[in-house]
Amino acid sequence: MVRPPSLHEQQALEGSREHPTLLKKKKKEEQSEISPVLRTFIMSVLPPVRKDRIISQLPKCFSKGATLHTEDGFNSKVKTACQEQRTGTVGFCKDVFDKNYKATIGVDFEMERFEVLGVPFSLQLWDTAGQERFKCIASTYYRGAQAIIIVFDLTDVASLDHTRQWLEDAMKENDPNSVLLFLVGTKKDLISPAQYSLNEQDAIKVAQEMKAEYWAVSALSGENVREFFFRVASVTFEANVLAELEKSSSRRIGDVVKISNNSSNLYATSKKKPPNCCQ
Ligand SMILES: Nc1nc2c(ncn2[C@@H]2O[C@H](COP(=O)(O)OP(=O)(O)OP(=O)(O)O)[C@@H](O)[C@H]2O)c(=O)[nH]1
Repeated sequence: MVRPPSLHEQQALEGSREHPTLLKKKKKEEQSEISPVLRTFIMSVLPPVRKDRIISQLPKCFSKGATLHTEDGFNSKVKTACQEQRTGTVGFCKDVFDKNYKATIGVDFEMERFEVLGVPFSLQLWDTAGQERFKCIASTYYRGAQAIIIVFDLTDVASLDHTRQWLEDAMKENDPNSVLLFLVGTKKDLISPAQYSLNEQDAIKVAQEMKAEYWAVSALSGENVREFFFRVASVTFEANVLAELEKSSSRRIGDVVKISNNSSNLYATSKKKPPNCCQ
């Protein structure tokens, strides 16, 4: 919950309009659309992000053959926007989640808080049931997703084939140009390196068709799990900030300004839809 600023805080803000340095600061704040009072307040009510959830460099992809981002670092526009606190609504959560969802409708929910380039960023993870009988329920949770993670079993070839169907279901609810896709093979601990190499070729092919980033992990040993979620947080964060920058540029100039992401995306580049929920 967020309270409105007090009279004293409002007066402090009003007074800042006179001074040129503060004017510049105010301009920055207008661009980010969140007042400093509100920003400070939100920062003070949220617990600090855990030290091991701080991301200052773009984590590496798993395979250069199927990645969403081929550059070594974050987009320079995003880095500058973070330094200048011009990330708009990215980094602020309205705390609208109703924890009761979890038990009643069979969809699991987790929230992981990160700090990316100094900006708080929360990933809301909705784990939908894979079974056919829950398909209807699951599909309602795909809507408006900013990233979709499709998980298959590395020891079961049929489950890789099935990912196409899951993707099709998820895409009925989303604009393909505004969703970041990840294809993840799990149970890496149960497969021999030789068999894994064979299966990986097929998985990378499917990931390329889907325009997804490919990862192989083990939930049992924890191999690549942390790296994967850090990558999801970072790539999603970057897309969100770029969308915010695009939104504010088009508003200021009065026209839509496309932010090119150069060659950082292996797949066809497209205009990202601005985020429609809290981050
Ligand atoms: N050895 C091993 N077992 C795993 C791994 N990942 C999942 N499992 C096991 O596989 C089974 C199914 O895992 P879940 O994570 O529940 O699979 P799911 O696809 O989410 O299942 P639904 O929730 O029914 O959709 C469980 O018994 C897990 O313990 C892994 O990386 N290694």
